[in-house]
Amino acid sequence: MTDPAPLAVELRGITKRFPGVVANRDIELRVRRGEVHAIVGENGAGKSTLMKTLYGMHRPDEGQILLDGREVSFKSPGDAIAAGIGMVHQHFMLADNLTVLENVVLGAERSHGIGAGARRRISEISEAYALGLDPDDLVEDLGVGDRQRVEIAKVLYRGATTLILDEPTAVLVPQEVDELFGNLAELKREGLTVIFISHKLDEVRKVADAITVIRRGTTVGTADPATTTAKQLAELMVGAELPTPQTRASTVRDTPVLELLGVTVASPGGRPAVDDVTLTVREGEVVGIAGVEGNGQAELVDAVMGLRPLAAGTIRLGGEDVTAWTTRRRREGGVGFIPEDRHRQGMLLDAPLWENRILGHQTRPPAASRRGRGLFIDRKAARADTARIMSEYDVRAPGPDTPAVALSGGNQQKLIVGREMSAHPRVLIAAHPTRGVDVGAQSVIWELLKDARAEGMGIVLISADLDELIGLSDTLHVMLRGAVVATLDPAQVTPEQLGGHMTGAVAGTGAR
Ligand SMILES: Nc1ncnc2c1ncn2[C@@H]1O[C@H](COP(=O)(O)OP(=O)(O)OP(=O)(O)O)[C@@H](O)[C@H]1O
Repeated sequence: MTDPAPLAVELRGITKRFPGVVANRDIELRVRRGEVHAIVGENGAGKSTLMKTLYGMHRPDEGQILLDGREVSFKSPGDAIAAGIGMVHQHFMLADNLTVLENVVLGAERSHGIGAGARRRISEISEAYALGLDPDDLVEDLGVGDRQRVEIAKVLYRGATTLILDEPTAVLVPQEVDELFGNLAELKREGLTVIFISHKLDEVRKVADAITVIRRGTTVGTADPATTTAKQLAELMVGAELPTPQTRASTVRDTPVLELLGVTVASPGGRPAVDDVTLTVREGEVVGIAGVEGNGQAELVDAVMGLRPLAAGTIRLGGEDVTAWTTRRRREGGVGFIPEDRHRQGMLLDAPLWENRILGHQTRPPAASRRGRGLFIDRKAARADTARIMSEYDVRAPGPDTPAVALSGGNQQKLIVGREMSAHPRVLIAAHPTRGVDVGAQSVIWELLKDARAEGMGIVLISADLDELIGLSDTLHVMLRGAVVATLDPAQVTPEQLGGHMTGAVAGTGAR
């Protein structure tokens, strides 16, 4: 047997405190040179905090960081980059109207200039790691998988030998996930080290050489992907046995709750963003909308919520034409909304949780109370109800007065889901309801959606998680370039087939 590779990254006894929270407590992490190392753990376990510490965005309160056996101390990401650490964030940070070359070089002009030298270096990187990038392509013409490869190229261009990827597969369809894993294998072959955070335990087992499990801020162990099952991993993460999900009989009733008739939304680019979409959601029905990101799903949601005008078509809620209604009136009429981008649409990050609890629901209990003829915000009731949601939905935070910004992404999401479900809407528009939440919270949210459906709620589910779409939907529509191009039976379709429809490969329309 050959000796194990030397340690590329070693974190010893890392502790990081925030007001009221110990985000990382005495964490140990050992990553070998040339391995793909996965970090898994529940929402709020401390994964992002640990990675931000390694990337120089946080200073640890205690502990040491060693790279190739030498202790380092980073004051900023700039220091980490100079030491060979690169980070690919979950939300891409690319300029759409620039080329691949311009995006990669932006901010690193000093390395190889902006001319022939830079172009040569990018081509070398693309070739060495089989990224398949053309330096002259406009980023706006690229699909999600390619954009991610541009982000990886950016990091490699800056000389990274250790790459941190934050939930890299959350936005990818199965084919793209396979391509990414191919890219990771290339990086590994060239001796680079990859650390990645993921909630998808099956993928972790497939691609990782080693796994570190974090629970409530501290390392609870490492696992061997070859011999650990996804269920065992999940149990290590939560420290308890998970319930096995069970499928249920159809609860679809005849009464339509939401109808879209020929809904069309214009886009500045010419071709409509939403192109003549007709669909019905009945009581007790989950209607899933699949699609590669950027194919009109977000605009469709905006149209249903009254956040974007229609160029043509009609929207009916419980049989009533609501096309001209404001967002607020639609919400009061019984439409719940879990938005895709919680930071833009769903939360006020600097505001306390109780204010976020009543956001969009200010005119109804528990927020509103009538005194005389006026309408007042009842803060006490809002705080009490926030505490209830925090306990029912397992939102881990010190209390209702904690600012939303201090919560981990998954815990923010749980608060939004709790808020929207608490209003008992007739129709729920759920855009990526479990994005960024861990397996435990995911199964809780799935159960809640199923219960609500059984009680008659109509649900529109937009998700990039194909297992979620297939597992929850009663009807499944696929959107491509703004139009519904296929309607599938979730009981019959596999994730691979669905992925084929989403990229247009199946219908022969060419991949986007
Ligand atoms: N800037 C901050 N200020 C205060 N508290 C914070 C801050 N960042 C993180 N925390 C807290 O630290 C803990 C760990 O959060 P972290 O984001 O690292 O978790 P995570 O494992 O990445 O979770 P998720 O899977 O939900 O993204 C949480 O309790 C969170 O509320």
